[in-house]
Amino acid sequence: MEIRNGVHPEDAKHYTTEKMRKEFLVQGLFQKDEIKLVYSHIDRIITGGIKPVSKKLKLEAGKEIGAEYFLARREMGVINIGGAGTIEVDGEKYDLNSRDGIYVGMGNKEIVFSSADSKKPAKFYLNSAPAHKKYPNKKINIKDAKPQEAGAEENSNKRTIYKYLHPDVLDTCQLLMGMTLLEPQNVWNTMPCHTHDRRMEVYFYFDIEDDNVVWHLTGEPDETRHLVVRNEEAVISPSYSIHSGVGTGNYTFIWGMVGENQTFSDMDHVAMADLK
Ligand SMILES: O=C[C@H](O)[C@@H](O)CC(=O)C(=O)O
Ligand SMILES: [Zn+2]
Repeated sequence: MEIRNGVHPEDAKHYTTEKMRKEFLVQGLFQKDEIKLVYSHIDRIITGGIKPVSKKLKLEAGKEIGAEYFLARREMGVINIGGAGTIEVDGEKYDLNSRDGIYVGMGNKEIVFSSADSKKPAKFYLNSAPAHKKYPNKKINIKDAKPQEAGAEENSNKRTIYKYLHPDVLDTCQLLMGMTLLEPQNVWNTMPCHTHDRRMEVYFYFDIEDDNVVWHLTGEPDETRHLVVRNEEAVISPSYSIHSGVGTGNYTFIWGMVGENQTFSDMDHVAMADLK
């Protein structure tokens, strides 16, 4: 498991491009027959990619967690962005097609991932956070997710935010997760942007075609920085940071959020005039 430390905004101001990428960008999430996990000390969120091709893959705790098994004191959300696949949770099978998600609560011991077709492997994107209580496991189809329309054509930011792990859909200890789909020809997300110092967020960008990139905007509203993000890469967004992206083409992203509350609308909106 890769470890990322927390960061002070005063320090982050002085980061070079290389250092920015080392601390905040998560690359290579989907490796053949591997489980890749990145542990951030910001709210102890784990971000991962799981791509079973020729075999089943079992989620292990690892020394970094120091628990008997991965979900001993954690909960997780998974959204499949690849071909059809299956997650077995203590023997119970959940089939996940592309864009299906699942919540798996604390206390589930054996988690095994597999693909239906090795030529079209599943790609399971994972977020996990510390938990204190067991809530029921639940599969979430995009139709079960709570949709919220946002943006407008004239601002190139028309999109739908699908809330998968959200109090209106199911109970979790702290983890919120969802997927935002931009309408064709629209390339901006969350502009005007916001912060929420009481929650941190991880953004995972995908469906970025060919040579296109997304410029992910980060930093304090008056000290913005950017990361050039390519397909299937994630960004760790510290609590102090804005989180916004603009693509050279269309893209989709999954956001995962943890912290003090689960109030999605609890945001500190940044006035356009205050951005620097
Ligand atoms: O606090 C909320 C998060 O930043 C995201 O949910 C925003 C988002 O998906 C969007 O605007 O499209
Ligand atoms: Zn946010």
